Amino acid sequence: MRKKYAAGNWKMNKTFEEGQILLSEVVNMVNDEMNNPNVHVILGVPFPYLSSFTKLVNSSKVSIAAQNCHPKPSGAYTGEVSVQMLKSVGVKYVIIGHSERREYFGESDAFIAEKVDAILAEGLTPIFCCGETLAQREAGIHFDFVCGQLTNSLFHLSAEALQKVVIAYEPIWAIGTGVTASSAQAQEMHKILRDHLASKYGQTVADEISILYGGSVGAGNAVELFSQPDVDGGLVGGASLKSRDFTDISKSFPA
Ligand SMILES: O=C(CO)COP(=O)(O)O
Repeated sequence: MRKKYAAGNWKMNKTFEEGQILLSEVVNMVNDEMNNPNVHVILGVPFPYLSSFTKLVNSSKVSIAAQNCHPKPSGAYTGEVSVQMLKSVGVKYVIIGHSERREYFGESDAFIAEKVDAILAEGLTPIFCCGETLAQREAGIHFDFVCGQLTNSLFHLSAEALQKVVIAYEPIWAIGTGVTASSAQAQEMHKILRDHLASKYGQTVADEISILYGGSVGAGNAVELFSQPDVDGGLVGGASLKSRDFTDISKSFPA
């Protein structure tokens, strides 16, 4: 059975103290209320909090993700953070290729591919984000565009390596807008992405890859989204900043 994920992405929000309170609320609620061992609960938090927060979640049902990394192990890259550094403070997951990094920091598919390799080389799990703009959807090129993002950043991997990657489909027009893709739109894209993976790696491998949906996921729409056969959970922005909402999202998977 494919692994299911409720992953939060705090982005650039919360002070350290606010984050500590939010994290401990989520840890307590998830520990008390969640009893589906196939659902992995993850929070992507700002870099300065990682070292402390990985200790806070120790032996809880919550894991900590970084929101970015640099592909090189060390060197003269002022302001950057390597995967080795993340691993050394107990991080297990790294979100990469988020549309905000692609747009504001000019990250290319090729650069993101390097990050995938660096993360896998250290034994961590990449959460690889992809997704189209509204203009691309309206022009009818969204399926080709998002499949192309997978081709460019993931298709150099062996089947064994690919199976360690989590994919997050996040249509840019749905991020932070309150406009969620309908469950039918999410399912349609996820199925196309899985078929695309199957075209290179075979159906058995493709069926093992978790594909999350992101873009205005909330406690009110998660049940319907997560009930779609190819939607294996969510990458949640705004609603992950509220402990009750994020815990409810984590509990929104079919039994
Ligand atoms: O970008 C996202 C998660 O990475 C989605 O953000 P929102 O849930 O706020 O739309």
